[in-house]
Parts: sequence; C-alpha cells; structure tokens
Amino acid sequence: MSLAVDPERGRLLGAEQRYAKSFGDLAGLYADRTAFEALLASRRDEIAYEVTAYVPGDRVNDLIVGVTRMVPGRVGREFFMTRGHIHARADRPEIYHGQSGHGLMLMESPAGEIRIAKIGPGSLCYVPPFWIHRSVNIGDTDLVMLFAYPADSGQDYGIIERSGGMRVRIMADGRGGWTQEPNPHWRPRSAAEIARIHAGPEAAA
Ligand SMILES: O=P(O)(O)OC[C@H]1O[C@H](O)[C@H](O)[C@@H](O)[C@@H]1O
Ligand SMILES: [Fe+2]
Repeated sequence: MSLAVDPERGRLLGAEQRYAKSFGDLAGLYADRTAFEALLASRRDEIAYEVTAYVPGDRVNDLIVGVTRMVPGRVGREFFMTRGHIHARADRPEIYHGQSGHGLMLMESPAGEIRIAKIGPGSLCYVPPFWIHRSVNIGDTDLVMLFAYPADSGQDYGIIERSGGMRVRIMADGRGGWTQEPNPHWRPRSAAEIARIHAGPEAAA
C-alpha cells in the first residue's frame, strides 16, 4: 500500500476516508462567545479543519494513518483548535508528524496535568496512552500534520465536555506569540472517573 502526503494541500493522497468540520460544527469550544458568533455570521459553513485518512481495518493490529489540515485564525484571542478527545480505548497512543505550518499539541492527563508540544515541519509528537489531545494552529498558514494510531482506538469527546473544557486555553499574547491561560470553567475529574478511564470500556460494559 502506497500513499502520498501533500503538505501544501494538506491531504493524504490515495486515502479514501475524509471528513471536515466547519466553524458551525464547533459551538461551545471557544471562550469568547461574542467573537465566535461574529465568526459564524460570515464563515459558518467554511472548513475549520479536515482529515483524510487511510483506514485498513478496525482492530488493534491495524494502524489508521491520515493527514489533518487546520486553517489559521483566532476566536477573539484564542487560536483555532480541534475539538480534542481521549481515545475511547484510552490506552491507545498516537503519533503526529508536522508537515507544514506551526502548531501545538495540547495534552491533558485525566488527573489534569498539562503538557504542550510544539509541532512544526518535521517534528514528531508522541501522545502517550491515557492523554487527552487537541491540536492548535498558532501560525498564520494552514497547519498540516500526519498522524497514526491503532485502528480500534476510537474517540471520546465527552471527557472534555464533562470537565468544562481543557484545563488551559492557548491565547495570543499580544506580541505575536502564544500563551497558556487557565480555563476558569475547568472542573477536576473525580477519582472514580479517573479509575474508569484506566479500567477501559470493557470494564464499564
Ligand atoms: O477528532 P478531533 O478532536 O476533532 O480532531 C481531528 C482529528 O485530529 C487528529 O488528526 C486525529 O488523529 C484524528 O483522529 C482526529 O479526528
Ligand atoms: Fe487521537
């Protein structure tokens, strides 16, 4: 199987699966609701980010590999980002390989520890098992990343909603750079929820 990464168009050529998120799909993500409404007024149906992926199967022995392309911009002071998730099988890891543009991988452990990895052309980011992850475009061009993860990982978006967002937000610092700011709406996860995440979906069923 041979595929080609197109870093300019932000596509995995030859991959059959594609999905896109428009700005209208991202309600509730950003801190500045007024700025988000203003963005929707002119750009509701525009693509915020898109994924092309090669999906060879749905079991742990396969790898899903794909390319994410995120457009640049901000909602108020907050840089454009993906919804973010933990893997539904939370013990599954993921790698990201920067292709073009400049971004961050914002990672949060169930206990609320934060790690931020810079992603630029050629950089490799390893997201360990059990870490929530969200990509942020801090540049002024498209951010394009290759990713790979075990094919049975799945995505759980509820973990971020239940905690009132991720613990920090990535904001413009007013000097052309970025800064992390605490999210005042973030609620710590209970010991029971952290234990459920580590026990895995089979234990819950
Ligand atoms: O799934 P989201 O949090 O919206 O992020 C968009 C995409 O980001 C990365 O590329 C992941 O590998 C994809 O699996 C994910 O779908
Ligand atoms: Fe993931």
